[in-house]
Amino acid sequence: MGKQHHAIDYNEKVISIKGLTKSFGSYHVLRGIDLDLFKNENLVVLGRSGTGKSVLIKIISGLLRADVGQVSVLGNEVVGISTRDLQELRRRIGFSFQNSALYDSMTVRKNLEFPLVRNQKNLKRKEIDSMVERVLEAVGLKQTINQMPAELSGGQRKRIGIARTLILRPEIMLYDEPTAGLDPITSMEINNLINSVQERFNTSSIIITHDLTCAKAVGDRVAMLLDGQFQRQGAFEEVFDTDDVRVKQFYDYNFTD
Ligand SMILES: Nc1ncnc2c1ncn2[C@@H]1O[C@H](COP(=O)(O)OP(=O)(O)OP(=O)(O)O)[C@@H](O)[C@H]1O
Repeated sequence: MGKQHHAIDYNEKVISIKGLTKSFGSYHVLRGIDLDLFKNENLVVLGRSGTGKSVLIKIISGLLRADVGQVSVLGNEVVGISTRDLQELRRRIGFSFQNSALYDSMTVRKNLEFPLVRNQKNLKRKEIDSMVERVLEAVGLKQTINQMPAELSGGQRKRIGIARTLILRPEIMLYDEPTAGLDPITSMEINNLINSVQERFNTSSIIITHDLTCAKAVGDRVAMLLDGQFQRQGAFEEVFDTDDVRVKQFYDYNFTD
């Protein structure tokens, strides 16, 4: 069963990429990428290891520079952006990386407060508390507020990592392999969370994954990166309705023993 689509605004592109190329020496990772992300859309980027998914995310977030091409993010051209504008822009993007990188010596509450107080100096105690409670409630983990990260399961840590990102009210969410290393039930819970974040926080998201169950559950649209380009884009079923062996292999690897 595919996902229910939300109110995606196809008139508003939050990310627009045209003719993007990126090489490392003689290794051409991205070879002319065109990709749009629409307002309130969940876009899944699929691809085998080493195809350049992380490189793409890094270029979008200004951590790596493109060689050629246009990369527009929330109305800013990131190729050639000033450091100051890039910092501003990054504040509007939330990252959920594989190792949620919580601070082990801080409680859940302190972990969530940390980005808030660093970015917004004049918040009152009451405001901080209510923002912490709101994001904890959104990820379904209110009861963990005074726990230490070491006391949480992998899935719970991932949720807290997402909550910590949401507390800054990002317009775009970038999820890097959100279900990696999680069991199928926990993975399903994370997929549901990604969809509920989209609904509650009106975020537009790129989700990088190898996990086709995740792709199907969260993707309004799926784009498959093959040999440095998006060879196939569309609804999950459309992308896999092909005789291209590279695509078929990917599907069979996920769904057959
Ligand atoms: N800073 C860098 N310098 C040199 N080569 C790099 C650099 N960053 C990435 N690469 C190369 O670019 C290719 C794509 O890397 P990338 O991390 O984007 O892959 P990926 O699709 O995210 O894979 P995975 O699913 O394994 O994370 C790899 O071959 C990698 O070695």
